[in-house]
Amino acid sequence: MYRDYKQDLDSRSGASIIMQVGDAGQQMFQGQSFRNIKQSHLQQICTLDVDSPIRTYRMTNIVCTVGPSCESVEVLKDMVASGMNICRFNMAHASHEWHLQTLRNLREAVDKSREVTHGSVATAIDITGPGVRLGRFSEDVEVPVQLQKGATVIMSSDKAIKKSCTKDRVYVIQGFIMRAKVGDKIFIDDGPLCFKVMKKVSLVEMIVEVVHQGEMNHNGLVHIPMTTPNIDEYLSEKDKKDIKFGVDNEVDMVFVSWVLQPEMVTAVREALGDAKDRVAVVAKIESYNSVKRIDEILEVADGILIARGDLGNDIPPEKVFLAQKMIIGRANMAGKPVICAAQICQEAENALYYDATFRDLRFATPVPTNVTHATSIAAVEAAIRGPASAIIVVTNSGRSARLIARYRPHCIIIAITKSQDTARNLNLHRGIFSVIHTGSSNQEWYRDVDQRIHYALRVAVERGYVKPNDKGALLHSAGNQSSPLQAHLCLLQQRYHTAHTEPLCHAISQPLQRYKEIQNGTVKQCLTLSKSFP
Ligand SMILES: Nc1ncnc2c1ncn2[C@@H]1O[C@H](COP(=O)(O)OP(=O)(O)O)[C@@H](O)[C@H]1O
Ligand SMILES: C=C(OP(=O)(O)O)C(=O)O
Repeated sequence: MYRDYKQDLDSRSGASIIMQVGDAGQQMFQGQSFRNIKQSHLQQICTLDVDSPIRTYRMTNIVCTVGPSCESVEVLKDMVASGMNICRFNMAHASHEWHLQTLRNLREAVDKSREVTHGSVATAIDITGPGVRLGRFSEDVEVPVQLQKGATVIMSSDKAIKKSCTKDRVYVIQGFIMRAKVGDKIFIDDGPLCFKVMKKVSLVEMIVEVVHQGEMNHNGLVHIPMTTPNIDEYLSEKDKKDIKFGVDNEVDMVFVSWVLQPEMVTAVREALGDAKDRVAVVAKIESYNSVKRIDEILEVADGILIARGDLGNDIPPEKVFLAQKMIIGRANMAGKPVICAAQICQEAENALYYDATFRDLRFATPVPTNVTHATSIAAVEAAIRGPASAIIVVTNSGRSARLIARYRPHCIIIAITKSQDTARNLNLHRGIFSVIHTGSSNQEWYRDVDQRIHYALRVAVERGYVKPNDKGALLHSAGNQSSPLQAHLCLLQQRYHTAHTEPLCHAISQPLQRYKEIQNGTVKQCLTLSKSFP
C-alpha cells in the first residue's frame, strides 16, 4: 500500500517528501507483533517474525516539503491524511507570497481534516544558510535541464543572467567562482549531476564539464566537496527576512541549512526575537565541518536534521552511514530529536532493541535527576514492564511527553493537551501522538483529567493504537494542590473487551497500580492505587 510520494510529486515538478508515506488511513497500522521483554539484542532479533500481524503504529514522524505540485488544499488534505507531521517550506524556492498562500492552504487542509485525523501538523521554514545556489532559468528553458556527460557549461556571476540562465550559461555568486580550482568537482543538488572545473576564464567566469550526467533545476544547490562557503555573517539578509516571515506567520520551527558552527544556530535564535521560546531551531547537518562539530551544535540546537543527500556530496557517500549512526546516537544521548532526511525502511523499526537503548539512556542521565524527568523515566520503565501498548501522558507544556520520548519507549506516547501549539511542536519528537482536548475544565480537577484521558483513549482505540485487554502506562500530575513529588505514575489495566466508550470508562475506574519511590529515575516498588480515581 505504500507509494513513493517523492517520485509522484517530483515528477509533477517541484516538491519532495523526506520520508516514504503510506496511503491515507494505512500509515499507522504497519508493524510488529506484541513484544516481550528480551534479555539481549540477539534474543530480540531472534523473535522477529515474518508472519507477525500488521498492528503497530508508526513511531517515526514524516516531514514533507511542499512545492507547486502540492500547493492546493485538496492535495495538502491528502498529505495530512497520509500522515504528514511536519510541513516544510523551503525558502530557497518561491516567493513569500507563494509560501504564505500555501501556508494558508495547509491550515485550511488541517482544519478540514481534523475530524478524520485528530492530528495536528507542525510547520517549518527551511532557511538557505550559506549554501550556494544557481540562479533561475529563463521562461523558455525547459526545466529540469538535462545534461549529458561531456557537455560544457559556463558558470558566471554576471547578475544579468541571475533570472535568465540557459542550458549553457548559469549564474552562481562570484565568491564561488573565485574559490573553485581547476579540477574541482561541483555537485548540483544531491546529485547525480556532477561537473569538473576545466578552465577559469576570469574572476567572474569559469568553464565546467559534465562528468556525471543529471539535471539542473531553478536555484539548485552548487557544492564543491570539502569546501566551506565563505561567510561574513552567520545570517544573510535573506535568511533574516525569511525568519521574520516565519515569525509573522507563526510557524513552529526553523530548519537551518548548512550549519557550519554553533554560532549560526544562536544567531537564528536571536533573530527569532520574542518568538525564540516558541519556535524550535533545527540544525541541518550537511557538511564535514558540521559532522565534526556535532556536539557543540547539539548543545545549542533544539533538534538535528541529517541531510544525507548533501552530506553525501561533502563526505564520501559510503561514510554517510557512519555519520548518520554517530549523529543519531549523540542526539539520543543529548535528548534532542533527530530527523534523518531520506527514505526509511519502516520494518527496521521492529528490529530495534528498545530495552537496551532505554538502559543506556537512563545510565547516561545525571543524578540527582529532576522529579519530572525522573517520573518520565519511570513511565518508560512501567511501559516496558507492563508491557504497555501505549504511554498516556497528560501535558500542557509538552515537557513530560518530550522527556518520555527521549527515553525511546517501544510503544506510542499519547499526549493529551489543551494547547494547539504544544500539539504541533510535539511533532518534532519521536513516537508521540498528540490529542487535543479543549473541553471545559470548570469541574473538579480529577474529573477533568479523567475526561481527557477517556477522550484520548477513545481516539487511541479508534486509530488502533490500543486494543481490548492491552495495558497502558499513565502519567499525569497530582493536581494543582500537590507538590511535584506526589506525581503519580499509574499502570492501568485496560480491562475493556470492546472498543466502545462505556468499557473504556471502566478501564480508568479499575484499581490502578502506582509505582512509588521514584528515586533517581529508578522505580523501586509497585503499589496498588485505588484512591486517585473514583
Ligand atoms: N516552493 C517551491 N517552489 C518551487 N519548487 C520547489 C519548492 N520547494 C521545493 N521545490 C523543488 O523541489 C526540489 C526538492 O525540494 P528540496 O529537497 O526542499 O530542495 P533542495 O534540495 O533544492 O534544497 C527543489 O530542488 C525544487 O526544485
Ligand atoms: C534533505 C536534504 O537537504 P535539502 O533538501 O535542504 O537539500 C538532503 O540533502 O538530504
